[in-house]
Parts: sequence; structure tokens; C-alpha cells
Amino acid sequence: MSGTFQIRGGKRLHGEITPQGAKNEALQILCAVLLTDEEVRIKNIPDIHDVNRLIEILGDFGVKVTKNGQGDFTFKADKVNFDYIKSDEFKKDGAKLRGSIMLMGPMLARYGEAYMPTPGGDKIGRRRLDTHFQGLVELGAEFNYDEEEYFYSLKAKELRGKFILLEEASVTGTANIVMAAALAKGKTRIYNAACEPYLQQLCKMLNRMGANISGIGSNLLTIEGVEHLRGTEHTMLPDMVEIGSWIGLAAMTKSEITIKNVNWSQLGVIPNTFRKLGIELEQSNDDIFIPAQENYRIQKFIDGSILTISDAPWPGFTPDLLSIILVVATQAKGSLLVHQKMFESRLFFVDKLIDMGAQIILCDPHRATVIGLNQEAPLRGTTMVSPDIRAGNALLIAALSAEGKSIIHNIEQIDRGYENIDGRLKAIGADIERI
Ligand SMILES: CC(=O)N[C@H]1[C@@H](OP(=O)(O)OP(=O)(O)OC[C@H]2O[C@@H](n3ccc(=O)[nH]c3=O)[C@H](O)[C@@H]2O)O[C@H](CO)[C@@H](O)[C@@H]1O
Ligand SMILES: C=C(OP(=O)(O)O)C(=O)O
Repeated sequence: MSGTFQIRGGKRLHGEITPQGAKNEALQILCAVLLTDEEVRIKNIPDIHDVNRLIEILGDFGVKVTKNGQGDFTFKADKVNFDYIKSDEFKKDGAKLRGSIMLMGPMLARYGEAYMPTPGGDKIGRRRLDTHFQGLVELGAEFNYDEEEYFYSLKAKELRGKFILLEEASVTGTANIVMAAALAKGKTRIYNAACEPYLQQLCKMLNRMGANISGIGSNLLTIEGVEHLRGTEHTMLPDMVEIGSWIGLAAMTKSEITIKNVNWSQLGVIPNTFRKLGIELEQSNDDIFIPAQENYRIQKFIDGSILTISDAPWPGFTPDLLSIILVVATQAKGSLLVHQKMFESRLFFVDKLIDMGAQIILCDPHRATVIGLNQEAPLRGTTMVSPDIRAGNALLIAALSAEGKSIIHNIEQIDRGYENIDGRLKAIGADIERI
């Protein structure tokens, strides 16, 4: 299903918005249900395309899936069907999202074999999988890649723990290796591990299932393998990318918005990064309150030079929020250099913002300079196509702040990651229709 949003911008919004459960946590946690034959109950699962596709894949693989209520499912992987995993159907299904790659570690650990088509996800530059396979091969797996079918396979009679130094702190790569190591023989140490909150959540869940993982939250994870994992219950954190997006939305539309139950302690540098753009935000219990602001001024570095905001592995700033930072800077007072270090093709959406009247120079595929308009010349509504999930939401925020009507096509890209986004925006006063 694709579709189109029609937005009439320039309206101030007001009210409370509650972030959905985290998409990228859900993708890890759902893959982990394969590690046990017992029931795993998961709550606060966002109702979004990528996550629903992964749940369907689990069902087709033979996992018993029971819906207990909104966002609340029980999974039981006591019998699975490898015919599906080797089928053409799975080659299509698995290729539709990025998160499916994390089925490989659990499949390998539990059944000694794993298969996967080249996964999908955002087309935001090269997205290599070397780190995943490096780790799984070091644990003892035999790796094969069928270049004609774009199909990966791994086989292992047994996995044996060892010291693994990752060549990069890959988020989904670390998740894959941790899940495999949890059922390997002996001790695995993963150095240069990714350590973002969603991975911490995964490790904590695995420990509740009987795994023995220490170093959680650091870049050195130690995993003492166990023979068997049990069932458990798990609740997803709120989605930090959504939280950042709503901060940006409030600033761009000069709106007073409260973001509910954000789990502030897990937001890392996100709140302060938005503050560097001059956006006021306050912690109120576990909510974020953003007052209506007529203007916001971008800070400079101490030496007076232009502020740079760049991405980095956690606890650095997540690359998934840089497009929001960029769009918000277009209406700030001052200038900003956005440096997207991780991905090569995530900044090209700036041409749409330039069409809308934003002052941006795309320096190269990784860097864009934004000269803020200080809310003196509003962006103009236009027709655009959502290129990827986060740029799509950034364009949506631009359209909500812009004068006049905007049309955004290909909103499937937005629905991939944001639950009922039009309904929730309408509830705080946005003029948005799905047409
Ligand atoms: C389903 C899911 O969870 N997707 C997220 C996950 O993707 P994913 O796990 O695919 O991303 P990785 O962490 O593997 O890497 C992201 C990119 O950064 C590069 N890289 C990574 C680590 C490093 O130290 N140096 C470096 O240059 C990689 O080569 C790659 O181009 O993490 C990304 C980075 O936070 C997020 O953008 C994605 O939304
Ligand atoms: C890039 C993202 O998603 P995926 O890794 O699923 O493509 C994202 O969530 O911003």
C-alpha cells in the first residue's frame, strides 16, 4: 500500500502526544523470540509496516503468534518450518525490511542453520552486513552467499564463544552476534559492540530468559553461553526518534506540545542537541514540555565558529534524527552544518526543502549547510515524494510549518515507521488528510 498525504500548513498545534513503542527495538526483540520454545510476551509493539511484516514472517516460519490486545503479543517458537525460510516467498518477504537480518543469529544458534535474502530497509547509501557475518563466522559458522539469488546462508554444528573485535559498532550486527552467543558454548566477548538503549533492552530481556550477559550499556559485552533460554515478558521503550521528531515539530510550528512518558534517562544527548538549536524544552516528571516559541537561535561553538551536528554510534547522536535537525534549522536564527557521517545518501532530500524556500547548500553527500530563516520567511507548500522513513517525516514537519498546501506521495515510507501518524497529528490540531 502506498498513498499520499495532503497537508495545509502554518497552523499552530497544541496538546499532548505519546510516542509509540520503539521501531528499532521491536525489530530486535521480535527476532529474539526464536531463541526459546517457551512463550514470550511482548508489549508496546508499534503497529507499523516494518514490525507487522516481521510478525508475519515469524508466523509463516511456524511461530505461534497470539494477539492479546493493541501492541501486546505472545510468541511461541516451539515448532518451526524451514521450508518457508528456504522458499521464494521468504526471499521476497525477508527482503522487504532491514530488521529481518536479525533472524539469522537466533536461527543459527537454535537450529544450526540460517538463511536470509539481502534485507531491505531505507535506501540511504551502502549498508553492508560484513560485521554481522564476521561475528557469526568467528563463533564457528560456515558462511555462503549465493550472488545470483542474493541469498545468505550460515551453518554450524556448534557455536563456540570467543573474543570478537568488531570492525564497526553495528547496531543490528551486535544484536545478531549477542543472540547467537547467548546459546554458544563458553564465553564470548564482543569489543566495539554497539551499546544503544535498544541493544541494552535486548540484553536485559535475554538475561531474563536465562542468558548471562554483562557489560550491558558498554562497548565490551561478555556473554557466558547457556544451553537453554526460557520464556519472558518484555515492554518496548518509547521511540526516541519519534520523540526527537515531535520536539522538532513543536519548534517549527511555534507550538506548545507535551511529549508524554519519554523515558528521559534513555534519551542520551538528544534533548541537549535540540537545545543547541535554541529550542526550549523542559523535563516535567517523565514528559518533555516544549513551550510555544516565536524564534529559536542556533548556538555557536565556544570559539564562535558555526555549530556542527553530526551522527555517531551511541552515546553519540543517532543518524536517524539528523534529517529532523536539518529541517528544524531551516527556520532557526543562525547557521548550522549538518554532517551525516554514517550514510551516504540521506541528505539528498534537501532539494525538496530548497524548493520550499529553505536556504541550504548541499556541500557533498554527507554535509549540508543550513542558513536559518528565523521564522521570517515561512516555507512554501509544495508537492513531494517521501524518499525514506526519516526524511519523509522531516518533510511532513516542513509541510506542517509551511504556508499553503503540500502533497507528500509515497507515504508508505512514513507508515513504515510511524503508527497512525495522521491520526495523532490531527489530535493536536494538524490539518492532514490521507488521500
Ligand atoms: C533496524 C535498525 O535498527 N536500523 C538502525 C540500525 O541500522 P544498522 O544496524 O543497519 O546500522 P549499522 O549500525 O550497522 O551501521 C549504520 C551505518 O553506519 C556505519 N557505521 C556504523 C558504526 C560505526 O562505528 N561506523 C560507521 O561508519 C555503517 O557502515 C553503516 O553505514 O542502526 C543505524 C545506526 O544507528 C540506524 O540508522 C538504523 O535506523
Ligand atoms: C534507517 C532506518 O530504518 P531501517 O534500518 O529499517 O532501514 C531508520 O529507522 O531510520
